[in-house]
Amino acid sequence: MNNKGFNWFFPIAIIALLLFFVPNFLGDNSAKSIDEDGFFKEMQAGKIQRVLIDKQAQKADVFLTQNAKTATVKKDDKANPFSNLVMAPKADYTLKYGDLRLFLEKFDALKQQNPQITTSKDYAEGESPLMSILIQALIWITILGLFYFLLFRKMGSGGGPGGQIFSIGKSKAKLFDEKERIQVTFKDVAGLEGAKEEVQEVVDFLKNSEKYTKLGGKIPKGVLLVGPPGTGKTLLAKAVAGEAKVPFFSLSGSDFVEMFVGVGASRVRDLFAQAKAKSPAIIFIDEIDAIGRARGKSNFSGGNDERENTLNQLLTEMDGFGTDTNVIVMAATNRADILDKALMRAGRFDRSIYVDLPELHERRQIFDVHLKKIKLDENVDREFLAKQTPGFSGADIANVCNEAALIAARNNHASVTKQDFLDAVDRIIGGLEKKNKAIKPSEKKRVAYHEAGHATISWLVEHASPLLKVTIVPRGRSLGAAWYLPEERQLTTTEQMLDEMCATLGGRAAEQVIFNNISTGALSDLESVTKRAQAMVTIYGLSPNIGNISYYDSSGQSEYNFGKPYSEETAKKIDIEIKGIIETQYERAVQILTENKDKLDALANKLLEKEVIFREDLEEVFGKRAWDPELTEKPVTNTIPTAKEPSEEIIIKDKEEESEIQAPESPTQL
Ligand SMILES: Nc1ncnc2c1ncn2[C@@H]1O[C@H](COP(=O)(O)OP(=O)(O)OP(=O)(O)O)[C@@H](O)[C@H]1O
Ligand SMILES: [Zn+2]
Repeated sequence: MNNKGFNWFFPIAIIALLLFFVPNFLGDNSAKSIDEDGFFKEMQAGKIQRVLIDKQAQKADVFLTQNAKTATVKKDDKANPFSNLVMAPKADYTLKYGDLRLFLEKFDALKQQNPQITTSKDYAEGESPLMSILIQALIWITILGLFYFLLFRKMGSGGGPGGQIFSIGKSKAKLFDEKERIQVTFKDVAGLEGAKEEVQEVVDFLKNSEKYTKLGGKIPKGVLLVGPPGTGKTLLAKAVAGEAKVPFFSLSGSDFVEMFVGVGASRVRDLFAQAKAKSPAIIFIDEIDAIGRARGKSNFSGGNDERENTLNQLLTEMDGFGTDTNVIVMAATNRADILDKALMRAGRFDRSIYVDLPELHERRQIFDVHLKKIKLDENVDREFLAKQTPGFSGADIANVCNEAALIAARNNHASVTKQDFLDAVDRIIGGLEKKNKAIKPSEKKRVAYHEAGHATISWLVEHASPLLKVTIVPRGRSLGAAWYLPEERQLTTTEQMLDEMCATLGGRAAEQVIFNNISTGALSDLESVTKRAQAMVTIYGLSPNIGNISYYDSSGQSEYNFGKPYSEETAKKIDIEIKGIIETQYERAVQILTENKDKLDALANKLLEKEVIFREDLEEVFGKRAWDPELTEKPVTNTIPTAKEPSEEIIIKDKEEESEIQAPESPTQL
């Protein structure tokens, strides 16, 4: 608290000094010059008050009497309101005299008649202009200092708005307390059962801390919520405060970061002081990675000292909590991997709760929460909506509901229909539908067969993920897309990898089978297949010819090695192996599609006709998929995945690239 005055006194003092000195020096230059004749004329007219002779510069500063001055008001005196108040009087004229002795003779003679005129000889040394400027500046600095002191005191006690400059070291946390108590409860948080269970404990601690401390237990100080954006981490933290009915201090990690040295640390101190004063309380720090990034790694510039200080202060504050301080810090991040390990040490954020993307039944519950406010058409089926939105976060679902209501309003519907929701989902997935996009019929046919190829293979091979929806409606940069339900699995077998590669190659294979040539539209298919084949061979050790070897380096050190971890000879073998795996699957896809050409045709035609087909349509063509695991619901897991898995779980597996964009320079844009 006490260092705020310190921070700001000097800048203000310097500004004050500048304010007073600069106009003075400017003012000296702006005096009009006058010659001897003119001067004596004025003197005879009785207009001269004072003359200061500067022998060195061979000039004299001439000051008019007050009367003469008001008669010829100088513009700049008006422009600068300070000039009369604070500055040493400014000369009205600068006199360039010729010979000093002659001038003085004449002057002394005239002075008899004008005894009011004073000259430099009549003044004491201390009253030279420069001294008076200094004295006045000093007085003003003192006044300003006093003013600032009073203001700062008032800020300190009142903390009112309007003084942001003075409260720079104060935390920017938004506080919800008695006046504006958080109303969110666990009921508003759909799904996330496991996470809710874990934070329930925090609620108990806050409500009933004695129960735990009596037995010698320590109350946890920090809870880290980890998960992708929009999954409800903030919501969950708020719900904890709402359930426990305690004040909630909310701020983002980036609020600590400021360009002034020492501000971040000072804000942390202030935040904790405030929270302790209101304890029991919750401090919620969103995006903690902004300050909690691992320290001192690949940081040669030293430019992050400020952030480190802030982090250190945070750690110090958390360590400083006694068992009696009933303040719990909750923090959210979607980058737990980059956090400083010191944050996770015992007594700090020693609890991590994983807040994952919602699964099918959770999405249904989230829809329930957000559909409450919406006037629904009766044909809207929550189950259906939940199935259409794999990979969506809670925030995305909230967005879908809102967007659907807007679309319905635009279409003048009396209530929000199923189609409005489907449009909203599509919009959120891939940007606006491009209804008027010019696609030649021949291109559309190709896209239809390509997508039907994916659908057919993924339906007919045993281990590919179940398919949800196929579309050939172009939107964003994609011409068509197939959605799969990502199977909830921790391990992937060789068969599954091969079947999925086969399905991914199904699009290209269908083009080959039907048109006997292949288009450029399958870049992302190829990319994905190639990556998987590489992973099979070099990471998972799944290819018989290379064997049980993995070149994956979980320590991340390999980034610093420029060479490959295997010999030239092995490299050749790996290349051959990868190519072999891909070619085999491609041949397999071609074969399956040739054998089931009638079904491929039927699907493609359905697509051309309806543009979007669902699982039901596929069942119509192929019959039920006997080995399909029913779209089962898996129990919620809330453990942080132990290791980074190199495999990506692809939810929207296939988005075709626009045929005219063959952009190998930017294949990641899909
Ligand atoms: N489980 C859920 N139940 C109900 N609504 C949810 C859920 N998850 C998210 N939402 C909705 O999404 C919005 C955004 O969620 P929230 O801000 O809590 O996400 P977050 O995980 O903190 O995101 P970020 O990491 O981007 O800060 C919430 O206000 C809420 O409307
Ligand atoms: Zn494809």
